[in-house]
Amino acid sequence: MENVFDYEDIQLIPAKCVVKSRSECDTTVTFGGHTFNLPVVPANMQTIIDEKIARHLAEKNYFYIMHRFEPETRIDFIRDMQKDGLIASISVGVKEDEYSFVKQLADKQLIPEFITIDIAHGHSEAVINIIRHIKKHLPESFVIAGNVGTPEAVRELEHAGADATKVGIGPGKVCITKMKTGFGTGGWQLAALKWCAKAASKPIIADGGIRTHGDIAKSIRFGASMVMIGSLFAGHEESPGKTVEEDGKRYKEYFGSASEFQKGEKKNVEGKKMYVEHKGSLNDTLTEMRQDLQSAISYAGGAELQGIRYVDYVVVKNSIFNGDQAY
Ligand SMILES: NC(=O)C1=CN([C@@H]2O[C@H](COP(=O)(O)OP(=O)(O)OC[C@H]3O[C@@H](n4cnc5c(N)ncnc54)[C@H](OP(=O)(O)O)[C@@H]3O)[C@@H](O)[C@H]2O)C=CC1
Ligand SMILES: Nc1nc2c(ncn2[C@@H]2O[C@H](COP(=O)(O)O)[C@@H](O)[C@H]2O)c(=O)[nH]1
Repeated sequence: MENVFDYEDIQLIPAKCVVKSRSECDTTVTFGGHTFNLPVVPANMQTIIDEKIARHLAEKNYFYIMHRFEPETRIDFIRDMQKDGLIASISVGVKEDEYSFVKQLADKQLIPEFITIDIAHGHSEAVINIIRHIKKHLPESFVIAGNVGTPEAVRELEHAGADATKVGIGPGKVCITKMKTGFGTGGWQLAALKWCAKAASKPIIADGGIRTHGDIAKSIRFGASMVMIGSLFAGHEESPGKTVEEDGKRYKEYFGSASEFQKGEKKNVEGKKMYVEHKGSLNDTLTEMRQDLQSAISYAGGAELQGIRYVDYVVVKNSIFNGDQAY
């Protein structure tokens, strides 16, 4: 594959502004038949989202995906959200229990608007089988499948029935897959996104490696419909991770879904724990993200998100580890 690059290697090239004010620029996106305020979704990880945040996001018209690490709460969660007229967006794995869970939802006629299959290595028969199972029993749910890093995988999962695919193997801030296995899109996530988007006939979610708000615009430029973000959402007052204080400064805990802290054992560990600086409220970050994206749209010479898709870009440098360290 030629032209390998990552977020920090790319600069988008400005085009003539067509708006009088950035506030005219529309950051909304339609995804899975619903229109959301931003093309951004907090990662479905236990230190990023909980039921309270999910409800808050849904009420404010942001997309969310609840994590799958408290499986016994999912039925009540779907019921409660839908009772209040909010979308239900949950995650599942691929193990045997999930087959009966999906069947149970169908029997109860509880149909989540979105179901995300949340697996490290999404290009697998296990994911293809569960996509088919969900589509058979809950055909109205919008199925997001992942994670993958190649065009072949995107095509296969789409062919199996996925309504969207999630791209990113190992670019995450608390990810150590690249160090532990030698595999992944870490260091070239943006190029992998471009490569996958070319093959996709359905929406793509870019997942992992977003370090600045400008990276959201870059993801849109290279084919993402939605951008999943962990670390930038880990440090809020509302974030579920523990708050710790050191030398008078506050930090929030952020750990990987494949870390020892999540798994409760040291088996196939591909994630680590870190502490991120406490940074105030979630609403402030969402507002800043919207303003920065509005500004990006204006630099793109557009008034809508799609304007970013067509801008020129330059590759300014190349770096492998995106500033991350294993421990
Ligand atoms: N986006 C990313 O880069 C990554 C994300 N993660 C996150 O970590 C969490 C745990 O993921 P995961 O371990 O897949 O979930 P699960 O523990 O639910 O395992 C998935 C299933 O796939 C099997 N499997 C076979 N090969 C692999 C492989 N290379 N990696 C993982 N499973 C494999 C596992 O069997 P067995 O356990 O016996 O091998 C298991 O049956 C998820 O939330 C995922 O998003 C983890 C790593 C990378
Ligand atoms: N390799 C691993 N990847 C993980 C793990 N837990 C989550 N993730 C992925 O990271 C992104 C978030 O990335 P960020 O750069 O925005 O912080 C998340 O959505 C998952 O795809 C893990 O333990 N190992």
